[in-house]
Amino acid sequence: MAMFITGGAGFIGSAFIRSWVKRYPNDTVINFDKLTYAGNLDNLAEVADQATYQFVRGDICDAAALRAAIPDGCDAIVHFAAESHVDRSILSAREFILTNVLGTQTLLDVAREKGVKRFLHISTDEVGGSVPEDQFFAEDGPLAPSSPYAASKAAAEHLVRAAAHTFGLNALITRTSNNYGPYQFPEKLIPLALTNALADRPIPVYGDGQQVRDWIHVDDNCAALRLVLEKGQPGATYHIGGRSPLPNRTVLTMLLELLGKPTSLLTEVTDRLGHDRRYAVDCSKIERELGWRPQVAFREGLAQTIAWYQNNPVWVARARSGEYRTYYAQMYGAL
Ligand SMILES: Cc1cn([C@H]2C[C@H](O)[C@@H](COP(=O)(O)OP(=O)(O)O[C@H]3O[C@H](CO)[C@@H](O)[C@H](O)[C@H]3O)O2)c(=O)[nH]c1=O
Repeated sequence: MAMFITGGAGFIGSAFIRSWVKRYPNDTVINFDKLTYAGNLDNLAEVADQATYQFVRGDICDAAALRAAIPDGCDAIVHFAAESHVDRSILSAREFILTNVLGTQTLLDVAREKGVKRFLHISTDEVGGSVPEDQFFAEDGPLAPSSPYAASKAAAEHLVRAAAHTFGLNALITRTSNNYGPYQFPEKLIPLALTNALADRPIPVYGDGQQVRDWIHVDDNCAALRLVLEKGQPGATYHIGGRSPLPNRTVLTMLLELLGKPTSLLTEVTDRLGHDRRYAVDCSKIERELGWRPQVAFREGLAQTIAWYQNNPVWVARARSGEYRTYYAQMYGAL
């Protein structure tokens, strides 16, 4: 099989590539990534020397670069590339519209030209917006994104569905809840709190810290994505959740307890603008149709993640200082 992965140097994309190459070492895997601040080729060190793996630096808004990189007869595109951080989208939505919306459409256009056989679009539970207590967001529920990030991802989903409907593209969409695990860029809650705590620095708690997120280990997510890619119904959307809905404060308290650090590090700060109170995805469809269930219990997954960050101080220091970014800029130049 020939696979084309966008955003494969990011946290989830790189975990997916590592897991795919491990299972299917004979498949060709092309990783197309812009190497933004969150992209990191060190995440792929264990596959970098495989003859079947290839890295191409490029922007999904660049149709010519995509045409040159996507092989004819490509079996599958898995589209991870996205600006993903909600706080950044509140500061400026421009990059989110460019990459998540225009980039997705450009990729869809080239995928069609190239006759790509299957297109898996990675979306988010945030497209459903904040979900009231005791309710769940199902695949056929209305889209109600609240942040500029979520709105850009909802727009991207509509474009994928439009390409499937209008041109018969064999597309699937997954919406995953909050991922955590090794190699996550330390801007997201868990790696930010973890790396701050390791340095005895305060941990910012937005508002009252009672916002609920459903945590899924990235390995569980990758197992679900592989299954959807291989066995999902063409045109279908699948929700992927961790069955670990927890308030942020509970997550942070558990993290500090596992680290043996005091809860006095938790520091309430001004809330995120328009902060969604609760995400809750109904995952019964993927469980029923594809027999998938998350395997990693949150506390164990968190302990394993903590150990990874403790054992990889160089990766952490480089990611936090922006050193990778400077290095890639020198190595590849500006795009
Ligand atoms: C960074 C940070 C976050 N928070 C809060 C905000 C949220 O309620 C929760 C998690 O924040 P974040 O790690 O930024 O993740 P969140 O906004 O839920 O979005 C994530 O999860 C989504 C899936 O739900 C993905 O689509 C997004 O790409 C990903 O960024 O913790 C804090 O209280 N303090 C912080 O310093």
